Amino acid sequence: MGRSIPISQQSPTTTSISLHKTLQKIVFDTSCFTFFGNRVHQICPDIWSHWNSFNEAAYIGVRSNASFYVRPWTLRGRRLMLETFDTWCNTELEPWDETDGVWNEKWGIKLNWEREKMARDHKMTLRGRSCVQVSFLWVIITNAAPMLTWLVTALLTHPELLQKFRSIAEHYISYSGNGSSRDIKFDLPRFCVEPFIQGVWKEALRLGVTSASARVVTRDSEIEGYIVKKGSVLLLPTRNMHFEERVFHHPYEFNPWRWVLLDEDSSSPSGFGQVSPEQLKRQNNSLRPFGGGTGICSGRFIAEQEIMMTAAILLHLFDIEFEQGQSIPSPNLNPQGLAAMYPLVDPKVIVSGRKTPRL
Ligand code: HEM
Repeated sequence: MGRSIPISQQSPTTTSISLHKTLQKIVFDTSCFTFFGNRVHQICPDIWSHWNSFNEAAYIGVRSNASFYVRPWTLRGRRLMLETFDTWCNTELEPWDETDGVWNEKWGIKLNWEREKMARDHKMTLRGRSCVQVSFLWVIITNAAPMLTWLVTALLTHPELLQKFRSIAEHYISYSGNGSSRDIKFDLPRFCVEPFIQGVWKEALRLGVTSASARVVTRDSEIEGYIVKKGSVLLLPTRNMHFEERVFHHPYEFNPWRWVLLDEDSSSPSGFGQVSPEQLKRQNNSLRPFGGGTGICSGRFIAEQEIMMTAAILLHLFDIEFEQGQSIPSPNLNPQGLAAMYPLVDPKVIVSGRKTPRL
């Protein structure tokens, strides 16, 4: 995350793109590089299209494999994706060079090298190991990408919040080099802890997550007057909690200020959305986008870093506008989503290089 990102000179051209599909691809490519190093794209430059055709069928085929067989191109996508990871796994696993820190080009993050080592020590098959690695990638893309789409959409539809978001981001962005070798650097940890930015993140999660964590009851119990039998499955009503009017005033509004303590940010519009410590505590207790307990999402910090960095850099470098007549995503219950909401329709947006950033 402390690495610098090469940027090309801004082009004045304007491009029309599908918002969600494009953000999904950005998250996919950056995740591949961050978590698996350079090799995935070297082995298979077209990995995104294979993953994409697999992913689109995965929701239909979640209870059976039928959709992979009636749509041969998805079966092919799945096969090529798994073969890529077979090749990625099937390579010499030399000891981790400590001078590499937590990342190197061959394995990506050290966690993946450690997982590969453990799987080999436990005699897991090659295909078993590639499935483990792909599933890690899948869980990243499935939730982080739609959450990024939702967060960007929420900012694009609230110009005054977008302006504030951009002005905070600019404080943490710097440039080095010049000409074609210019790099952009971003102090992500300090950006993320800004009270308003935390508000944007929590508000996007509150409105955009539709998951319901499932738990099996291990003994007969009584919960708030209800008898629950051993073996029953309980679902955490995340969405109901996130839209509970007694906790969140005007729950359908995207209002990052509701997460900012009264005197924490003097630049918030007066009387709008600032909270007392008691109210903040109630809200935090009712925010469960990542589940809870021992099964809580282990990727929640990665998700935050990846989403906030991508949103901040993109919105810093580009102006994005919805094309006329496009249906703008709003909190919905698209059954395709697993935890983070997918837009029901992927809107077209017009993207152009921003003139204002210090380039
Ligand atoms: C905004 C994005 C994300 C959301 C909303 C999300 C949400 C969730 C939820 C609701 C669960 C179930 C928790 C429970 O049952 O209590 C979960 C589990 C999990 N998530 Fe995420 N997730 C996100 C991103 C990620 C990322 C980026 C990764 C990996 C890098 C990840 C890895 C996992 C794993 C491994 C589990 C299973 C944890 C376990 O059972 O021990 N998630 N996630």
